[in-house]
Amino acid sequence: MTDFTAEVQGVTKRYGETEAVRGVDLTLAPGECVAMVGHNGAGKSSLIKLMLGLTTPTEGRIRVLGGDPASAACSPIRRRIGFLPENVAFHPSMTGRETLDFYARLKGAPCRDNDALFEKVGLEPAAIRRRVSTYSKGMRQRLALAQALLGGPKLLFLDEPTTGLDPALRQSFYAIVAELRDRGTTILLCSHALTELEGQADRVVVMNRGRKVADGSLATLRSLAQLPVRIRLTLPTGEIDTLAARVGEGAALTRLAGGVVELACANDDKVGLVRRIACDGSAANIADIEIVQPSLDEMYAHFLRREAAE
Ligand SMILES: Nc1ncnc2c1ncn2[C@@H]1O[C@H](COP(=O)(O)OP(=O)(O)OP(=O)(O)O)[C@@H](O)[C@H]1O
Repeated sequence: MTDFTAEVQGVTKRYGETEAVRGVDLTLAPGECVAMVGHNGAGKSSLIKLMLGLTTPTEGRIRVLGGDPASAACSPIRRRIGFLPENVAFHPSMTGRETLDFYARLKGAPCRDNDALFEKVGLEPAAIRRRVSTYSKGMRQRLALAQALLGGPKLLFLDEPTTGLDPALRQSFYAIVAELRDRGTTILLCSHALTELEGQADRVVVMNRGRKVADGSLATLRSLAQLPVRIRLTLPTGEIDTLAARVGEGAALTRLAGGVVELACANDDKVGLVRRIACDGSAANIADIEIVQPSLDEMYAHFLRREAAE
């Protein structure tokens, strides 16, 4: 028995001349939330379709919840998988309740659990009686999430789940994701909104032109990328040059708006630089200090540049 919820081994998927997925290895452990990022056409949706068993690999092997997701014998396995597709299309003349009941019957899940699902995703009783054609984008996405949660999935694929949602709705969406993960659901989340993934995902997988080019926790990717750390100081303008000249040895200095100066240094030099700043005679004039780690956006750009160079 495998310990992984999903295991992708050496998988390639070709559509005619197009190699959508190229030699990808990927594992998803129970209760892990993994973010998959990549440009348009990087192969993210193709990989999800393979793990859903909607398509089969041209080469390689996929095991999901202990079986081959594409085999006819594995329909009980597919019932334990939830999927929120990138473009959700519900029938506009059905109400929210009719829609969820319809998908529950398709999945063999009991309709009696649907009220609890509506409550979980925050769809009010008045809303579930309305036709889907009257729904806002946020309401449709809540209904789509309820559909993905039918039957209590062990493995959940969310393809661009927060696109077009306002910040409050995004937050409530990620709160639901965190709760599911804490209860042991394995989640694979695709998004272009990299900033919002920070703090949500245990691991980040970077895809580029069908290949997996990076895979690790944010801390691991940071240490692999070796991007500079920035130390931001707020201090009177007249102090910037003197302080920078005394403590900023080996650090690149950038002036930002509002009397803020940024010193960029290698991660290993960070503690030494902070110590020099704290011991400097003008430290008393520093109104604020902030240490800014490389963002996921910056690391993503780094891994794509490295791939292009190779
Ligand atoms: N059914 C298909 N037939 C032919 N080519 C396909 C098919 N599905 C995907 N592709 C191609 O495979 C490549 C990867 O597409 P895929 O949809 O997996 O990318 P993606 O990373 O999900 O992109 P996006 O972020 O835009 O959704 C693209 O070049 C796409 O045109």
